[in-house]
Amino acid sequence: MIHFENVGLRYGMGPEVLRDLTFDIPKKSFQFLTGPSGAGKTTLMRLLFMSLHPTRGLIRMFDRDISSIGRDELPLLRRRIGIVFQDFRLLDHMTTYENVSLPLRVRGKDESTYRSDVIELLKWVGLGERINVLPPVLSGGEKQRVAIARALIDQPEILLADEPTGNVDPPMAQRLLSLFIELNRLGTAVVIATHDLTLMDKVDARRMILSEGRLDIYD
Ligand SMILES: Nc1ncnc2c1ncn2[C@@H]1O[C@H](COP(=O)(O)OP(=O)(O)OP(=O)(O)O)[C@@H](O)[C@H]1O
Repeated sequence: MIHFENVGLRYGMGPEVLRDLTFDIPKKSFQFLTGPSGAGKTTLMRLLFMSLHPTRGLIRMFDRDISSIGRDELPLLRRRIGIVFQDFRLLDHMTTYENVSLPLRVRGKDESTYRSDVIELLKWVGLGERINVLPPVLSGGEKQRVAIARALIDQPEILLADEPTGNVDPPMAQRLLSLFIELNRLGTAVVIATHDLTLMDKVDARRMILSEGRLDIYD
């Protein structure tokens, strides 16, 4: 589904942050992306979301060479990806419910077909009492869970989550992990960038380890 070949990335005239990355992310796979702070995890997530372009090498996403994808095509391709950014990127003028429903509304789905699913998912992530509030009054951990619910609600082909359990306590981290596992069981490829060793030890999943810009993979 995703193929990287000798991919390198530098910001401006700086040094190469990612070097010679060659790997595949198969359909329905589950992997953790880890490595020390500054190793390039967020940068790799941005490449996977096509919000950064490589400075060298080839990236194929959904069987398309990304260098041949026009700006006008990007939004449609991105709809196939669910993403949880480190800074959440919620829309402050929309309620929790509306933020989570957004991917479905954009697809033109009728609210009657998804309302109960959105509410059920919000309850599952512990936000049953926060359905009608606006993001500015939520805590960091609550915002993170809204961002996760929004990324999951439309069962994307791939889920990219950058430190998705960074702001929650261990029981909630476990609950979120089981949500990712269930999504994966339903067919979504999952990539979770994390420093959390306890979280990684709970799943027998592939580990992609970045160090000094290079990637090692342990299947
Ligand atoms: N917009 C940018 N311009 C210049 N350099 C950048 C930019 N974003 C990241 N970098 C540099 O690229 C390197 C990798 O950063 P990145 O944020 O991808 O690491 P990370 O592994 O996600 O770190 P952390 O675990 O702390 O979130 C770092 O040296 C960082 O300073």
